[in-house]
Amino acid sequence: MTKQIHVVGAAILNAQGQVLASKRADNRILGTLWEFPGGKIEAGETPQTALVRELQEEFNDQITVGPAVGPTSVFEYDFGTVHLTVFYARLESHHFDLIAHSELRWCDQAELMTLNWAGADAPLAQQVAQADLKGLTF
Ligand SMILES: Nc1nc2c([nH]c(=O)n2[C@H]2C[C@H](O)[C@@H](COP(=O)(O)OP(=O)(O)OP(=O)(O)O)O2)c(=O)[nH]1
Repeated sequence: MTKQIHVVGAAILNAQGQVLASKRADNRILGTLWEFPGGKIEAGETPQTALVRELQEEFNDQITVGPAVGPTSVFEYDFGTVHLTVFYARLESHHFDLIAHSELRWCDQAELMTLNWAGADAPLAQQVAQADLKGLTF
């Protein structure tokens, strides 16, 4: 059986209704593709607590976690099967240390669909692009 990898990501929104996309650093697996910042869920963590930890590790930032963007996306890569759940989130600080990424970009919803997303992310990016972001409360 292929390796099952459970991952959580953040669709971070700003006050202008833009969404933060992050480009994985070249030296990482899936390097140069765009993703939602986050990482693997560790033993004993909920997806939400994993997301808070990952954003602290990757950006040195605090977030508030909101609702899930949609159902978990399952995608088979050559290194394993990723189960990706993405939650809307807001930043409570703005350090943006670039530890695991080469670039960050605030995107309007239409711009999201122009990026070269990792396979598991593509359907979730589409859902964010089509969502009523102003109607979200958290
Ligand atoms: N963080 C993140 N990883 C994603 C996304 N989409 C996607 O397929 N992945 C894949 C890439 C990796 O195989 C895995 C997550 O690994 P990671 O390297 O980001 O997570 P991590 O920091 O916990 O892992 P590690 O490098 O410490 O081992 O999921 C996404 O939107 N965000």
